Order: sequence, then structure tokens, then C-alpha cells
Amino acid sequence: MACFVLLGHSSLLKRMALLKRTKDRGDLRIRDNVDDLGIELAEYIAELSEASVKERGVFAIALSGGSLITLLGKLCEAPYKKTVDWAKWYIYWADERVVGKTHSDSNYKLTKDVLLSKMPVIPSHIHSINDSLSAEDAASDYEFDLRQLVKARTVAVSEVNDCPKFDLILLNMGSDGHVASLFPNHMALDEKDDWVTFITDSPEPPPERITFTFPVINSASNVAVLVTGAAKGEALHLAVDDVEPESPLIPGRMVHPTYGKLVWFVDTAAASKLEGFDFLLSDQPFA
Ligand SMILES: O=C(O)[C@H](O)[C@@H](O)[C@H](O)[C@H](O)COP(=O)(O)O
Repeated sequence: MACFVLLGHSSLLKRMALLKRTKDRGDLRIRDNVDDLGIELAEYIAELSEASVKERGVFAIALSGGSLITLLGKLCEAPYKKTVDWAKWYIYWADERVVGKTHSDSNYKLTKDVLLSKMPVIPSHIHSINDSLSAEDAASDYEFDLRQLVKARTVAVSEVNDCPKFDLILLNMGSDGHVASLFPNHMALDEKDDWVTFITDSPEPPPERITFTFPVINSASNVAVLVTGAAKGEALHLAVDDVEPESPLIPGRMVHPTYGKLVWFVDTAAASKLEGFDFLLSDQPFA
């Protein structure tokens, strides 16, 4: 049976904050609404940024796209706007669509609009893809760029392989269980050598993307995955619960930082199919 811890004081699900500790699939932080989840995520990022700047003098973070970036808008508000040491941030994207930087599909553009144009991040610390290249060349070029920062130890290096060890990689999971641009049953899931690979056949538009590979994702010090909405309930169940061995192995379940910490930021709609969660929806008193 799953173990849930009630963090709030209210017995009403609407105002609850829940923490679920799984055996080996990380922690789940569950909030009833996306707005509260955004506040929780902002607090988590700010804490990791502070700890990393204290320890290493910099904070190396990789972002994704979608609603995750919209939620990062919370970091532009008090207190984070002033308390986060923005000049120490080095930013990559765990995946990017191979489109121009001004295109509405660009994760860089979305992040720029929501966060980068508002916070004093140093422009040379923002590592976006070269949008004049093909997907294949953009992936090699991005890996080359990342290798320079690993060489300089601006991005730390894993103790067990030569992979970058990001202070934090932020992902979100789709309803098919994909993370970054690593889609179910795609050969990119098996990439072991390259840090950054490319795809030209994404099941979701646009088709051409670059993506961090699992060796990079699983070498990070911290990985957080945002999962919101009822449509992702089954994928979340497959990603974190003790499922049968014959259950489909979705990319979300392959997120498994070897020595890092994994945290899932989840709303109650997405959590509804987790083992034991129905108990909370019943009228029984919380023990
Ligand atoms: O690249 C993409 O096609 C999307 O960005 C996609 O990867 C998205 O991140 C997930 O589908 C979850 O998206 P939401 O969290 O926005 O629902």
C-alpha cells in the first residue's frame, strides 16, 4: 500500500498538500491545483539554486517546455525575484524543437517570454540551440557546447561516467509517458553514447527535435518531473507505482537518477490513478 503524508491542516482535499514517498521512484508532492503546485515548484527550485550556489558557486539547470515554463513565471514574483541569485544560473534545455528562436513552438522563446526577459540572467549563460542547423547538426552542436561547460566544471561531471551532472533537470511528462523528447518505443530511448540526440519523427508536432538522452538525465543531482491533468493519470501510475513486470515501460519510468534525487510535482487530477489515492477521496478520516 502506498504511503501518503498529509502536509496541510485541512481535511478538505481542496486545501491539502500531500507528500508520497515511494520505495525507489522518488517523492511525490501533490497539490490540488496547478497554481499551488507552481508555488511549491518555485520554492523547490529556489532552495536548490541557493544550495548549489553555496556549494559550487553556480546553478546549472536544464528546462523543458509546455506548462512547466508557464509555472516558472512564479519565480518572477516575490520573494524569488530578489532572493534568487540569477547571475549564477546557467541554463540549458533538456529538449528543444528545431524551429527558429522566434517561432511560437520554441521552448527557448517561451522561456524568454515568461522568465528570461524578466530576470537578470546573464545572456551568455543561456545555452539555446543553434536554430540555423538541421536537427542532427543542432544536436551535435548542443552537445559540443555542453562539453565545454563540463570541461570547465560549470556543469559538474558525474563521478561514475563522463556525463554532465546538472544541479537540476526539470521535465514534464506527457499522457503517453514521454519526457523531454524521449517518446515511447523510440530508438532514442536506448541512446547510451551521445549526450544529446535528435529525432525527426516526433509523434507530437513539430517533428524535429533535439533531446538530452537518459545517461544525461539520470546523471543529474536532482530531477523534477511535472505531471498535471487527469489525462496523465495512467502514465503517472505506470511511472511510479509497483506495476506488473509486463506493464509497458514508459519513458517516465526510465527517469531514475543513479545518485540524484527524483521528485514528482503532481496535481490531484494526475494523481487520481495512483495506488492508494482513492482512499483520500473517500469520506474516511485520515489516520
Ligand atoms: O514538446 C512537446 O510536445 C511538449 O512540450 C510536451 O513534451 C509536453 O511537455 C508534455 O506533453 C507535457 O505537457 P504539459 O505539462 O504542458 O501538459
